[in-house]
Amino acid sequence: MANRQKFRRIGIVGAGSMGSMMALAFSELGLDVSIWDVKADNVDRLLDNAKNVKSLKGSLDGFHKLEDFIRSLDKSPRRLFLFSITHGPPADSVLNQLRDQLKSGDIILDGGNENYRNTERRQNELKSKGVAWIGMGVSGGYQAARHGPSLSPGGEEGIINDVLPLLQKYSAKESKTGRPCVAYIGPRGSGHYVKMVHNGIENGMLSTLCEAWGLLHQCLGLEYDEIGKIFENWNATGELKNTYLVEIGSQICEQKRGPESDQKGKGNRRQCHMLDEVLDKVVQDDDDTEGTLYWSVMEAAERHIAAPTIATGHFLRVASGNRAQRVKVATNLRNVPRPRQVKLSENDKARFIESLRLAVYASFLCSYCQGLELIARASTDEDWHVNLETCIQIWRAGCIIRADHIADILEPALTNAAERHIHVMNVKLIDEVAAALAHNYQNLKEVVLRAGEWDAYAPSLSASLEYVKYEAGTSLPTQFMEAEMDLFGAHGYDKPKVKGEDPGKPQKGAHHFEWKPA
Ligand SMILES: NC(=O)C1=CN([C@@H]2O[C@H](COP(=O)(O)OP(=O)(O)OC[C@H]3O[C@@H](n4cnc5c(N)ncnc54)[C@H](OP(=O)(O)O)[C@@H]3O)[C@@H](O)[C@H]2O)C=CC1
Ligand SMILES: O=C(CO)[C@H](O)[C@H](O)COP(=O)(O)O
Repeated sequence: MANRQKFRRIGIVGAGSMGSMMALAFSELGLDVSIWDVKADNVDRLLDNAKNVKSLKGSLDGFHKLEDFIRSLDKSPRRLFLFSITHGPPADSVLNQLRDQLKSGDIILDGGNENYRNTERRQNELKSKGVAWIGMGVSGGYQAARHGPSLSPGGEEGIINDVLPLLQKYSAKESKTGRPCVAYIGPRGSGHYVKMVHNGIENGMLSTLCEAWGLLHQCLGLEYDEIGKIFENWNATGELKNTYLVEIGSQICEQKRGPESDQKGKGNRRQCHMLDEVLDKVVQDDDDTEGTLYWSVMEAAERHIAAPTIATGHFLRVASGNRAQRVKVATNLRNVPRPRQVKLSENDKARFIESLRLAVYASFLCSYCQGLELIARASTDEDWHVNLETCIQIWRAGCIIRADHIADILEPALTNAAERHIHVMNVKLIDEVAAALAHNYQNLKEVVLRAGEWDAYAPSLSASLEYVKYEAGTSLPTQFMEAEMDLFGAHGYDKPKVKGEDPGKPQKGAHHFEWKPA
């Protein structure tokens, strides 16, 4: 792998959390690294921190001036940049500062969480200059950026193949096979699209797991350390084995406040859990620092993909973000019950916790189904030819949605379908997926019923239950909705058991009835 590597130096644009970690990682891999940021302090902080890192192999050169940064890359036969800037206008403004200094042959890997339409616009703008812009999803947060993330590069295939050996070295590796968690995803904005959907799936899972945590803590009254042990067990074996969010969930539950917790060395109340320091407020959607989840929900709506686990998770986050307003509303809604603690026998408790484990698994799988179906739809619409099995393969390690059991079901089934030239658009048509959802329906139902009874928060869990239920339905109550819409809007309807209408195409019905003459 190392022999095929063409690049000796990489130029990183942006020394934020991600850019800084990537700089250290690439230097550790033996590359010389140049790094520049609009804010000199960011570069200086990184160089300061780097003094304590003994494992660096390549040089790490920080620059305050853009021209010096660019010059440092001039000796490379082909200049390689890695962009790590906040998406949208900030990334455009930084690119505009660079633009005049770019030249034919330059390659820019955009490791930000960018909207795929912006990626495609930049690809088109830079093409006439001979500059290749690769929209590359980087997953796993700053932790993985340091030690090996999951990567989804999309753009010109030939260019991506040129950088692939380097990316393979950098990326996470699947633990059993050692396979790198990076592959060419497809043309144009497909790489950033896949990362966007990854974050959508991530949020369906995050929401599901925080709801499970709430049930265990607020309703069963379990201590954080006990929940930590439960998550540890869930992560050790079975349907949730080696699931990243469960794994870090266990660590979070058990983490005590340490001297470093207030970043001043004073927070030495060891008996106190870190989790008690964290408010219930997720603000990424409000302050627009990240757009991937919101775009996933928009894309699902626009491309007609039912994605309720992901969408309800998003709305929970939105409601959580504006805490100031929420606490006012909560005063007005004070008669609405809050989650209440219940007393269960040890047997009932153990039985419920086992149902919860399987309900969480089913809801994670729902999130995966919804995300993969969105990718399949977009790939067909945009003519990207994204392989779903490649997505599963690159999500095997290094990323936030890593979930061994789900990958073990999906990867062989998707590979098998691909070998038989079956284009999977609906993941629930895979027998193993359908069996897992059907098998765990009762667990989802029990958990959602209990959550209702105990007034616990369960938006994603209940959305997943409804999703499985209505996706399995052949007599939905939308029969009545269709009639109402025909009455008030002459929207038309199709008839049961009529050829060409039942099941027919998703298009306006062939009939209208004058229910009430206008
Ligand atoms: N954190 C994570 O878990 C992940 C983040 N990403 C993506 O990676 C990219 C970097 O994120 P991260 O490192 O976490 O964020 P940081 O906020 O730490 O870094 C953002 C970088 O963008 C620069 N920037 C922001 N606004 C402007 C602006 N208006 N003009 C010029 N520069 C600007 C920042 O400089 P300054 O300090 O001067 O504002 C900084 O260099 C983002 O696109 C993010 O979506 C991708 C995967 C995971
Ligand atoms: O990309 C990520 C992980 O994969 C980042 O953690 C990102 O900040 C997640 O943000 P959001 O949930 O708002 O999309």
